[in-house]
Amino acid sequence: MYASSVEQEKFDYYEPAARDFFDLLKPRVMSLVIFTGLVGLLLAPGHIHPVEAFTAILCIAVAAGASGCLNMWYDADIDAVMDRTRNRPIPAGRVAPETALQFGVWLSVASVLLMGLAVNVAAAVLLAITIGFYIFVYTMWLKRRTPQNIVIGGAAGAFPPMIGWVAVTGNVSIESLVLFGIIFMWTPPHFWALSLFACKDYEKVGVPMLPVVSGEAETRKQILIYSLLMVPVTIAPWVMGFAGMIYGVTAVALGGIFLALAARLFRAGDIRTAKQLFFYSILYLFVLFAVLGIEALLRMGGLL
Ligand code: HEM
Ligand SMILES: CC(C)=CCC/C(C)=C/CC/C(C)=C/COP(=O)(O)OP(=O)(O)O
Repeated sequence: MYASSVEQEKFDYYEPAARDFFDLLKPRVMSLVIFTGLVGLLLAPGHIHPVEAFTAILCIAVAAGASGCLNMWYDADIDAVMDRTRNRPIPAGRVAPETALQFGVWLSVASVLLMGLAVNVAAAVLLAITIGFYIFVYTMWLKRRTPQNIVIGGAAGAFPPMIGWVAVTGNVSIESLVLFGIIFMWTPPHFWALSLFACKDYEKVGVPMLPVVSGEAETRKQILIYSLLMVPVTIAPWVMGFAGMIYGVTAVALGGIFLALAARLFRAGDIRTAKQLFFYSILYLFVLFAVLGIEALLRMGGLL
């Protein structure tokens, strides 16, 4: 596994710090995952005890972090080569791979068990499926095999609002599928925009990301197609009546900006627009879900 005995010694020598375990949870990316889970929970009809609600979000957070950790354990070989990832705790030699594996497995098991015991079995099953999807379907199977890796495997990132919803209602409904659909359609433009300017890294390690396999023009076309599919799905909660006017107007306005950026990227193909679209995609999903959540809170307080 290690290139030399010197590298092996590094693992024996370094004592991981608390910060390294925190970094293994991919905290920045997972914060948005947790937030979308919370909004799913707030939107769901019915009542949930505040302690149960807190436990459900805690379980989503721990599971998201644990699966990020297992992803880093499995990908340590390629992470060590890519500039963007070479300083992660495992490739940098701060945490031994076996330690990360144990940490990820125990946290995954604990989050699913706690969800099943303290919230409900359906939410626990969905949580287990999400972890399994990210690790087995995306990380271990598709990521290194097909440029469609993130379309199929990326579905894992779309489950959290559905898990939040199911934590309250105990079953999957059409509304929770729409929330799933928003993130499912959002993921390809989010990631392919990044892959347009982080393409060299993936090429170096032989990960078949779309720009490496099919070229930049095809990637830009796919980004535009998914963006066009995504915007109507984001408007659906308003049309279906489980989100209000404020959300509807926000979804139309922010979706318009998303489409304008995707169209500019399609035409001009410059790195600057790719970067803008990537960063905008994160702000976009955050604001969209924030408005959904705020509206739900206002409705609960009888203010809407
Ligand atoms: C398979 C699907 C996805 C892929 C391949 C992907 C990939 C990436 C990559 C490579 C980055 C670059 C920065 C980093 O490594 O920290 C990133 C950033 C980010 N992603 Fe994604 N992502 C995916 C899905 C998601 C989902 C579902 C969410 C949340 C709902 C999300 C939220 C974020 C956030 C918040 C950042 C910025 C993190 C920062 O500030 O460093 N991503 N994504
Ligand atoms: C509740 C629960 C279990 C949630 C999991 C949510 C989830 C699957 C999010 C995926 C987001 C993500 C960081 C993908 C990165 O791809 P990558 O791992 O290929 O990126 P890298 O190159 O930065 O490692």
